[in-house]
Amino acid sequence: MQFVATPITGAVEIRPTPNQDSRGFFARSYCAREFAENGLSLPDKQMAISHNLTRATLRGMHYIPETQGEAKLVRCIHGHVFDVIVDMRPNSPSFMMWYGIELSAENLLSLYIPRGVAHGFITLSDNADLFYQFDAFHKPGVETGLRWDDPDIAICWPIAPQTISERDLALPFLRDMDVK
Ligand SMILES: Cc1cn([C@H]2C[C@H](O)[C@@H](COP(=O)(O)OP(=O)(O)O[C@H]3O[C@H](C)C(=O)[C@H](O)[C@H]3O)O2)c(=O)[nH]c1=O
Repeated sequence: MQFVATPITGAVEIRPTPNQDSRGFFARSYCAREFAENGLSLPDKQMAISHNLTRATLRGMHYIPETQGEAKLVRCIHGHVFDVIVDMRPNSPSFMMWYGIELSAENLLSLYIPRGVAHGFITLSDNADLFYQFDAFHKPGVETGLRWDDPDIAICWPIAPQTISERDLALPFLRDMDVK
């Protein structure tokens, strides 16, 4: 696996090395030892699947404040998504910066998202599934978020969303938040 830094401090793109043969390929997708060697918190407490029925479904932007947060490793295991992170850590050099990456079952890429960084995605195919690994147990009611279309972040989404939850539509704009 290759660990490639992103513009968001501590967020890392992981590129597996497929072992190809006439049957297809075998690729290691996670290794606690290699993650520890690269200074990443081990996302081994909980795992989850996000199944999204239609193209242009947007989830996010969600995060937990860094002091109570969770680091996560996300990958697309079916279909194709545009995955986005936003640094919500006031003391981070990349505070308020966003970064987007295409994740797909084909490109095998995963994105390590450190604590205090917001996450969201828009699906680029029907039946797009994301697989999550978390370094902390889910704590109901702790998670917050910001609007996907926050003008102060100005995420360049590749397509317009068609499906967004009421909860996500009700998320605040950064200017109305007390980020500390
Ligand atoms: C996140 C989470 C949720 N749940 C339960 C809580 C709800 O009853 C149900 C759906 O949760 P929610 O509507 O928050 O799911 P998403 O809108 O996909 O939220 C996720 O999508 C964004 C993009 C993320 O990166 C986060 O992991 C997470 O916020 O699953 C759990 O049981 N465990 C969990 O870890």
